[in-house]
Amino acid sequence: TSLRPRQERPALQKLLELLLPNLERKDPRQFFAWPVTDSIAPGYSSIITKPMDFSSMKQKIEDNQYRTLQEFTDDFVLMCNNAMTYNQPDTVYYKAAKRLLHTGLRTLTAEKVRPYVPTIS
Ligand SMILES: CC(=O)c1cc(-c2ccccc2)c2ncccn12
Repeated sequence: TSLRPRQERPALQKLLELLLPNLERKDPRQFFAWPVTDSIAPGYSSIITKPMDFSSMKQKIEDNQYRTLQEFTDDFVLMCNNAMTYNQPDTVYYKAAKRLLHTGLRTLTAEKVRPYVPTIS
């Protein structure tokens, strides 16, 4: 139930708190820093059903909402795919998302990070 305190996952949480800034540095123009609003992107909320951005990911880390590295990675991929869904391929946002997705996944799947992915028990 929601009343049950979230199980603490310190090791994973520490790792995610290290990984997030690493990913944010790959977005120097901060296109992905905050939720996309309908005012800057007309019709966004009716096109993108599951919005995601770095500030929301940071909040989810603090709230212990990621049980595994894969769940964190899924939100990162969702964020990039949203931008490649809403924006046309010839836009700065689409191009930034495509590059961010590629370089970010390389970080998230690096050998030294892999031990934090729980093996199927
Ligand atoms: C991520 C994304 O789709 C996005 C970020 C932005 C954005 C623009 C300026 C400052 C911060 C984010 C944006 N503007 C128009 C259309 C889409 N976007």
